[in-house]
Amino acid sequence: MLSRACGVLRRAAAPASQLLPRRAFTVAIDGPAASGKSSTARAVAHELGFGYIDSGSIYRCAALLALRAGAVPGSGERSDVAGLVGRASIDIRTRLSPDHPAPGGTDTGRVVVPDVQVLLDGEDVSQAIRTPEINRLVAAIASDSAVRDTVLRIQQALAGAAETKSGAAPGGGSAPGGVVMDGRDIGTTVFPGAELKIYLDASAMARAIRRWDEMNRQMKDAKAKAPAASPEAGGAGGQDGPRAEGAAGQAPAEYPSVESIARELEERDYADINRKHSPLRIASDAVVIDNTSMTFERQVHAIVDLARERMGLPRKYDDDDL
Ligand SMILES: Nc1ncnc2c1ncn2[C@@H]1O[C@H](COP(=O)(O)OP(=O)(O)O)[C@@H](O)[C@H]1O
Ligand SMILES: Nc1ccn([C@H]2C[C@H](O)[C@@H](COP(=O)(O)OP(=O)(O)O)O2)c(=O)n1
Repeated sequence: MLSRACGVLRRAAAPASQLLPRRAFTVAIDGPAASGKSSTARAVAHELGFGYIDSGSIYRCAALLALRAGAVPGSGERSDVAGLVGRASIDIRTRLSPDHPAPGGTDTGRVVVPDVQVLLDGEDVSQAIRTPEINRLVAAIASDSAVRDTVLRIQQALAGAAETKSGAAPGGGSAPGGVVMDGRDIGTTVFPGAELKIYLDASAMARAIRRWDEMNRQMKDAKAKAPAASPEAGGAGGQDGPRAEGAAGQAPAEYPSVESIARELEERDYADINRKHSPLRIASDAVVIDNTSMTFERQVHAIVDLARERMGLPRKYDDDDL
């Protein structure tokens, strides 16, 4: 059941240029770290039957490549991270579990958040790009203009492929497809003509608590899955521990406090907002959703309905007073 929410939603009219017919529909979701972009974008894409691209994971792959090459900023190593990313093959795949309904939405309003797998040169790096080390490094890597230019090309290529796939009609032919992409500059730089732009926000403390909860849950899951302690099992457990500190095979370092997570998020936000090249900004035509006190379901339903309206389809979740 949906609870009444008291989040803030500001509407902006779609500019005339965005109402021109286009084959595919683009939803851009931007916002600060842990504001709910990726989980919301995955659920919205699933409901609309669109492709999904997590652009942050491309920057995270860039950070992982830099780390592995010893080319981190300040290391003295002359780094060509843009070259490393440009030569790499990056793929982002959405995975449904057997109990998930097929993409395209259901009548129940059930929100489905598919898993996402990130492949870097064929290697599944979904966990490796979410360690505290990468969290600390990624904003600096993302501030490099050459890296951003290279990632822009990757984003556009992945979006083109996802749109085509989502628009493939059963039995051949094509239907208007679409893509949902989340990040920091999707509505301002990557797809300035996106048909729907959302800026998701929440208070720093709400975001830190959510990320802490998430880490706690993942740590518990990893522990539950890990076989009884043995020297061999220790390695697998350590690697499985999502966002666990330390090299593979070592026990995760001390669990971070909410305060330390809040500090890390604020430092990253500061770097993302203040960098020279395509900083985190609210696009002038974005719909701003502050979800500090909003349920996850409501924010997904609100965005799905905004997208449906702009596609000329009837709203689906009129039970909300948005
Ligand atoms: N409105 C909400 N209320 C509570 N938790 C939320 C809400 N929106 C997202 N979350 C949770 O917050 C956490 C961070 O979301 P995520 O999608 O990873 O953020 P981002 O991609 O912006 O870093 C996830 O555990 C997600 O389920
Ligand atoms: N479009 C984007 C996406 C991410 N970035 C950068 C800035 C972020 O600090 C990092 C990681 O992004 P990501 O969305 O994975 O981060 P969070 O999940 O919000 O913690 O990448 C960017 O500069 N532009």
